[in-house]
Amino acid sequence: MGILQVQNVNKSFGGLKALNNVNLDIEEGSVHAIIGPNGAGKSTLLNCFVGRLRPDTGTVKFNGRSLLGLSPHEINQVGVARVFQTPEIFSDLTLLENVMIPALAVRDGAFRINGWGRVDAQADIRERAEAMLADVGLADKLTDHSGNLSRGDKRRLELAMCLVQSPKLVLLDEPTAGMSRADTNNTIDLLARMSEQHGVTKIIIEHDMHVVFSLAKRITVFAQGHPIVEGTPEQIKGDPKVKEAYLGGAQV
Ligand SMILES: Nc1ncnc2c1ncn2[C@@H]1O[C@H](COP(=O)(O)OP(=O)(O)OP(=O)(O)O)[C@@H](O)[C@H]1O
Repeated sequence: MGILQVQNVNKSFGGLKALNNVNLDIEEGSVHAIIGPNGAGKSTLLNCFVGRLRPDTGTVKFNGRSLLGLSPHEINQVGVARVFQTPEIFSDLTLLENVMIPALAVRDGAFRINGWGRVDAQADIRERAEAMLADVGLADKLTDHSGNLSRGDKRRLELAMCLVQSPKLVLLDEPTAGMSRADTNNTIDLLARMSEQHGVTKIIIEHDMHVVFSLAKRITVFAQGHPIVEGTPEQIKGDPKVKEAYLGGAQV
């Protein structure tokens, strides 16, 4: 049984069927990419995992427990974290403060944004945040304001904010969108290292096939709201259905 099990999920927006009978089983510890042309339903599916959308029918289970009906915060608390396309960081705060907030939230079970006096007194949390920032290569920028970071460094910061919560499953929505090739390659290295060190299960939605084939051990291809093929990168590369789904779109 996989860490995440999706069964018979359907989701419509008015007359548009964004997800059409989706079944997925994500193996624990794996890096699983979900790819497909624009509008295939990838983000809608991710939003069903994190409580932003509720499927019309079907089930989503994490470690055997249904995620449906839980709030995004509750889903976060059970060990599912998401890294967004546009990094969601507090631009006015330092890098260290940005990482201390989720670390504190996980420990105390609440988002104590008002408790700065208290936050500052948390030596253990501070140490953990410093170590995580060092892990993602930002040790020399602890007290910089995060609003001034490059896009690649913002992504690193967001990964540190995510990993400091010790999630069991990380959902990455186009983690390299808008990045230069150099930043993309750095992010690939970082994510690969994270998998080795932390063993976290990852689901990656990505259009950049260089990123997909560098990281994923398993790939599911979506078209028109439905998974049409699943397999290893080699199987996916040679599958005629995948080429057909992408006709006129990205090259696989
Ligand atoms: N909130 C919404 N209201 C109405 N339609 C929506 C909504 N969200 C998504 N859709 C539609 O559902 C379909 C699937 O969209 P979705 O964003 O999940 O695709 P995607 O595979 O993530 O695409 P992309 O790769 O371009 O991000 C699209 O036709 C989209 O226009």
